[in-house]
Amino acid sequence: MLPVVVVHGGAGHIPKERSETSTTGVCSAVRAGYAVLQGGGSSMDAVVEAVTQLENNPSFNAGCGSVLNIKGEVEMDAMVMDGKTLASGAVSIVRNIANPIQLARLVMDKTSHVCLAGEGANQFARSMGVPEVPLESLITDYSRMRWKKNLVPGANPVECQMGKMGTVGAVAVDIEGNVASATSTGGILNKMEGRVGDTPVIGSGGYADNEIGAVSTTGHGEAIMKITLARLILFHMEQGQSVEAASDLGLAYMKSRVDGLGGVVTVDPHGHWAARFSSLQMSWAAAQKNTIHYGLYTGEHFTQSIVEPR
Ligand SMILES: NC(=O)C[C@H](N)C(=O)O
Repeated sequence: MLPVVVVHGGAGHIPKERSETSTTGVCSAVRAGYAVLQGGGSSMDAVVEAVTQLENNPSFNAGCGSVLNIKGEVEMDAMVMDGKTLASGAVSIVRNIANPIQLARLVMDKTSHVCLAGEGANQFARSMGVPEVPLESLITDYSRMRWKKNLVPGANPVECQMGKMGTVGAVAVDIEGNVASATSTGGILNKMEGRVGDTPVIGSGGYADNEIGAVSTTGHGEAIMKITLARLILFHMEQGQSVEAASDLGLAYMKSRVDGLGGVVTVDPHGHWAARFSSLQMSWAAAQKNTIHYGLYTGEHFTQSIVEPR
């Protein structure tokens, strides 16, 4: 059963013309994460590698391709968590960084803090020699078009946000049974400047504990935070629920209690995994026993051998 890595490319409604690139993107990210695990790498190394690939892919709302805030700028959130020690690192409202997930990992590895935000996070990046990139390099024509569309009077960015979310995340278990979680996002469309979503909040955007499992979430951040979705799912697993049932229970509670939609990828330390969502779609992929599993719509589950190129 071990190792295993599962990634998501965001819950929501993925426009038809982007469904192919989303699927290709999650499949290649999961391959990259799995290669790390097969090479004896840790689950932390694997989730950071998979999420880095997704951040670099303009089809997703993270890194390059992030949605824009109300001012037309990019402010990103990311977090990592290591199930062995419960060490975690996060950045919030960070600007001009190509790979916020790697900066979150540096917060975990190089500081005594869990989360750095805003200019402080950028200052830390500079002190670590992480290059700053021009804002324009993180903005795609698509994200600018969606930003403009939602500036018109009467537009409902939250509703539209359910149209395409695209946050990215990964969970993994390495051959030693260590679990890890990583999540990265540009947040929600036309958000207020300074808005902090669920992604950098431990227990909401993700969680990892070797004694239970690991979760990475996506969906409407305000709803996810209200019910601490990642930790809630792990609570259900502690109570004896399977990865799948616990994920569904967490998502159903978010829908009934705060009318929120979203999606998750979940693993337990034995290598059981689930990719579940209450939104219309979520692009996801998993790699285990030299097989890639992937899907986009509810109930969809395709497989291919790891040796077949996609
Ligand atoms: N696309 C997403 O999943 C959005 C993210 N959860 C946020 O609210 O910041």
